[in-house]
Amino acid sequence: MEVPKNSRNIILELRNIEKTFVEDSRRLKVLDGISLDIGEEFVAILGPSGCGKTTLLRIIAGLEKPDSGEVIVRQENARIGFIFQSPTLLPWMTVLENVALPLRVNGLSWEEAKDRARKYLTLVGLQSFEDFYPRELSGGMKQRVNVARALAVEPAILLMDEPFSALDPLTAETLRSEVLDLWMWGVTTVKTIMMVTHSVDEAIFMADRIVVFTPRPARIAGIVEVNLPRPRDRRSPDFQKLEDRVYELISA
Ligand SMILES: Nc1ncnc2c1ncn2[C@@H]1O[C@H](COP(=O)(O)OP(=O)(O)OP(=O)(O)O)[C@@H](O)[C@H]1O
Repeated sequence: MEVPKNSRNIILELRNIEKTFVEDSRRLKVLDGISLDIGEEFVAILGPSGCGKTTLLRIIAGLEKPDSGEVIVRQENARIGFIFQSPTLLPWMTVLENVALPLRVNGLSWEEAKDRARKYLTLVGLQSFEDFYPRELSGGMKQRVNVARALAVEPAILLMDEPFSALDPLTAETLRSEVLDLWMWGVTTVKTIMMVTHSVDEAIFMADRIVVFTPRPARIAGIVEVNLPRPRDRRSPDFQKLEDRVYELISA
């Protein structure tokens, strides 16, 4: 099954984003003119450690300001969801309350927020864990709660910052497929996913396009289209050819 990908229906535009951090009079240029049009698609951002990938996601989410350039969300009232690398759940709240809290902050009543939270906990298979506390959950389950919490905001754009890298390999692989399935089945509001990753394999397994960044300050070294049907077979010659292309870009 393939998602009806529409990369021409632009949802998000990045226009010449620049960012320099200044600390103790030292200047660290991190993003050096990032421009990209993003449609209804899954985009992976791949680049060396410390090049500025997280900073770009934070700028898109409005958590950080660029020095110059613009983030333009082309769809009216489009919300943005964010999944961080490690689960950031509040330990004194139950699973249900953790997912409901951002909805409450967005103006829903507790009852409405909890109903919505239940819906998304069911989508990630955690319907029977709503009264559990984070400490009672495995790492994979906590990250599922994080996924539910981001989806429950009903975003059009989902940003994910190395969402699987803190998980054991089997759990990570299961969650990768689950997130892809939820997106492809169209059971969520998400149209566009942007994921930061260190993993060439993960990028090719999941994304429609892979944007490779240079070492800091990040510029776009190249963009690789992944036109392989899903679920993708890592052992196929086409998968391996793409791996070679991406590695060439990384080491260019
Ligand atoms: N608020 C900040 N103040 C000062 N320096 C910062 C700040 N945030 C990030 N940096 C620095 O900017 C650089 C880029 O950081 P960023 O987290 O965006 O990189 P990254 O590509 O996501 O790295 P990694 O792959 O290791 O997670 C790093 O050297 C980091 O230390």
